[in-house]
Amino acid sequence: MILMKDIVRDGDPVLRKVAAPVAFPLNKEDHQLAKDMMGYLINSQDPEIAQKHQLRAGVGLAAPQVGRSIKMAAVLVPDNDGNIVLQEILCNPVITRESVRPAALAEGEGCLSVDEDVPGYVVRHDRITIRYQDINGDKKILRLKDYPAIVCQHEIDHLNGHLFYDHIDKKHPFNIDPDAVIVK
Ligand SMILES: CNC(=O)c1cccc(C)c1Nc1nc(N2CCN(c3ccccc3Cl)CC2)nc(N2CSC[C@H]2C(=O)NC)n1
Ligand code: NI
Repeated sequence: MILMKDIVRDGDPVLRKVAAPVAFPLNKEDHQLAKDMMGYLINSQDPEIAQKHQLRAGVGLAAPQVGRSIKMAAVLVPDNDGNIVLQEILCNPVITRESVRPAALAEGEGCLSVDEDVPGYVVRHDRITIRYQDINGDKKILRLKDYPAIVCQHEIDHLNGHLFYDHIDKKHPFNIDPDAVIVK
């Protein structure tokens, strides 16, 4: 079971590396890691388990955040009614299309690897197309918008050594294109 003590924090160089592609079939270690990362998200979204183990809630977790510099991330995204709208292990994900139209979470972004709040709009693309391989190595395409799109951009950033606050305008953190979608 992954706990907060297993999560690497900002300042560790592994978070700034470009992670290595994963090879298929996944070896036993990486297959188990994928399961454990999804398990963390499931546990962190359960109030009782999260409280018991002091887990910070998350909808995404990338392998570099647990010290493994490989291109693998887990996403578990519920809608505002708590229904799961996206549950996937993204291996070797590539964003192949991105909208000109920007989007940002109204409340800013948090990250399990960044302990302090960094206020401001994290400017991303409202719509993206992702090519990736699932845990079995099958090639998939995802077309996403709004919250799930923002989450996947956040996690794919981790695989390329970027952190959310890299996208905040330092001088004017709450400036954003008037055309942007502000995601509640
Ligand atoms: C500084 N202001 C803020 O953080 C912030 C502040 C308010 C609102 C939002 C929306 C904010 N922003 C933000 N909130 C989240 N959660 C909302 C709560 N939720 C959750 C919590 C409990 C049970 C189940 C669940 Cl589902 C877990 C996810 N997650 C992310 N991110 C950025 S993309 C990757 C994703 C991530 O998993 N981060 C750890 N950002
Ligand atoms: Ni993060």
